[in-house]
Amino acid sequence: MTLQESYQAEKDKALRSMALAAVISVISGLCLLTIPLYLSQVYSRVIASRSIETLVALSIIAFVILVTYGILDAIRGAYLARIGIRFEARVASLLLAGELSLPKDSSQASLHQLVEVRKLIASNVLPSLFDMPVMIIFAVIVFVINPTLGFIVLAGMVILFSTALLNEVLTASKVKETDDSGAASHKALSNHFSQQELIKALGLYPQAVEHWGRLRARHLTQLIGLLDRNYALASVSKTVRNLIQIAVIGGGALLVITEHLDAGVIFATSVIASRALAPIETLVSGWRSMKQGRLALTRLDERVKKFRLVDGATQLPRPSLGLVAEKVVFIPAPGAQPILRGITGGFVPGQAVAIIGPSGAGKSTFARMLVGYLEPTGGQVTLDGQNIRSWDPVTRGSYMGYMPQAASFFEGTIRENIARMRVDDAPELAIEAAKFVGIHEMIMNFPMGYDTVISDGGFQPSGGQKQLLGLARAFYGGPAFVVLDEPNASLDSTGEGLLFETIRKARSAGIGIIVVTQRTSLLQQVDKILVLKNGQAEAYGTPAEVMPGQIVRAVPNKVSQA
Ligand SMILES: Nc1ncnc2c1ncn2[C@@H]1O[C@H](COP(=O)(O)OP(=O)(O)OP(=O)(O)O)[C@@H](O)[C@H]1O
Repeated sequence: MTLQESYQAEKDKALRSMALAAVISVISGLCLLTIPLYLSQVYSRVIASRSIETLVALSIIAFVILVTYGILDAIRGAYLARIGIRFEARVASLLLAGELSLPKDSSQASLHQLVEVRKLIASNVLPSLFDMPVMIIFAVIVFVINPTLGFIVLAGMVILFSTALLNEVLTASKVKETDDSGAASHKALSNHFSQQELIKALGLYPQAVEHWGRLRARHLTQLIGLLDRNYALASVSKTVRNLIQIAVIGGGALLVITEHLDAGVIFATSVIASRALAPIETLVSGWRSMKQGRLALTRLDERVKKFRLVDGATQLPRPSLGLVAEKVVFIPAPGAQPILRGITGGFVPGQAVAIIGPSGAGKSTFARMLVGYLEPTGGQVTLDGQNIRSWDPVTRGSYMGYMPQAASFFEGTIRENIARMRVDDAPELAIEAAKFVGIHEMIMNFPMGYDTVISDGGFQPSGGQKQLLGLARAFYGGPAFVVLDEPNASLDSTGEGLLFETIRKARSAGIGIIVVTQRTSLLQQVDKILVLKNGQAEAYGTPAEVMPGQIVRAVPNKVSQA
């Protein structure tokens, strides 16, 4: 099942449940006819006949129906809240998985939008929408009682609907703008928190506050504009409803005088008219939240279309042929200069290839493309002949190892981190990976060994230790290919020795290694060298072919220019 199908299934389920809530709404709405009916009956029967028995009987019936209404209303509210919460709970994990499956531009925005959708489902706006059919029934009743009063109510409905439409016209673009500015301020805030080390060390509080404050102020200014309109229109609709009420009572009194209509019926009509108009009024005052919820749902739908994750995709066997880049081009944004300009290169199991070249040549970009983090703008990357985009990312990830330039860790134990957070895996696997890289002893010297928790403000491995732990994570589970981006940047000579030994063992274990490096020492450990310069492959071959007799002395950027 694709993620889109799972999302659609959850949406359908929520819609079906909401249909049931709408039915409850109609039934409970009809219960509200009790008050005007009671009023007219008391007025026309009880008072005229002075019958206490009739009054008691009518009161008991009214009591039972109104208690039923109260129960149904509570059930509807609780039910809608549950539909919203269940939708959020089920869709949130789909969204998080989907966002993380996207190359490059994953964002938390869709999770915020999901919250908006849930708020709409559980708000009082939907019930007022569900009350619309009852509203029409009430209006028809007024017409049947007296067409003149019916026309007054109809006129009121038209005016109130026009207010709702005016609200739509006045707020349509503003809601979107406000939503965008809110998302921008959220993004800035999470960026500041991720940069807190720098902010604290350099005392950049004023700059951080000012930057976020500017974005937040823009959002809040837009929000107040939106709220002003909404409140103004809500007041208009309230006033219109009150005036209609007066018109119905006044008109009714006139009819009693001129046409000798029953006064009880007239007062009952005024109550019915008021009930008939109430849902539109709630709708007008809740227009902004409804609009925001609808916009959030539209954005979620659009976002979900982009997700790639497939549940239960055919499990492809462990790759044994090769990882191949075919004329890959990467243009970071429309109109920007290409970072990669048509690179072709193949990597096979059991072979180590170094990628070298000057700073900014595109080495890391190429490495990110090989692991599927970046998507080529042109060309393709294939794993065993199949475009990596068509591989299920979870399966593909289990066959690949990757160590980015800055090794970072989840909040969790050393074992969990080495095990790629697959907490249910056998602990021996993490130990195996650590031993493969030669850092079992190092880990045993941590405060709690493999159970030492890495956390912000808690235990943090040193730069070199991070690279070695990242290396163990890259080799966890016996991957077919491992991509290492400058794995020795923070390593001392002992650490480098471990890295070289790991590469040697990996080659003999049939693992394909692709290693981006600036250090010539590593070039002695590889079978081939790919030299990148200005986004192009300048040379590709064995060390002897690419840089005959220079391996030990050569500096990568000089090599690539040679
Ligand atoms: N979004 C972007 N828009 C434009 N240029 C970008 C973008 N992201 C990265 N670049 C540029 O792409 C180029 C390649 O970056 P990359 O990190 O791949 O280089 P590198 O060869 O790994 O360099 P180093 O050895 O310094 O790590 C750099 O010049 C960088 O400034």
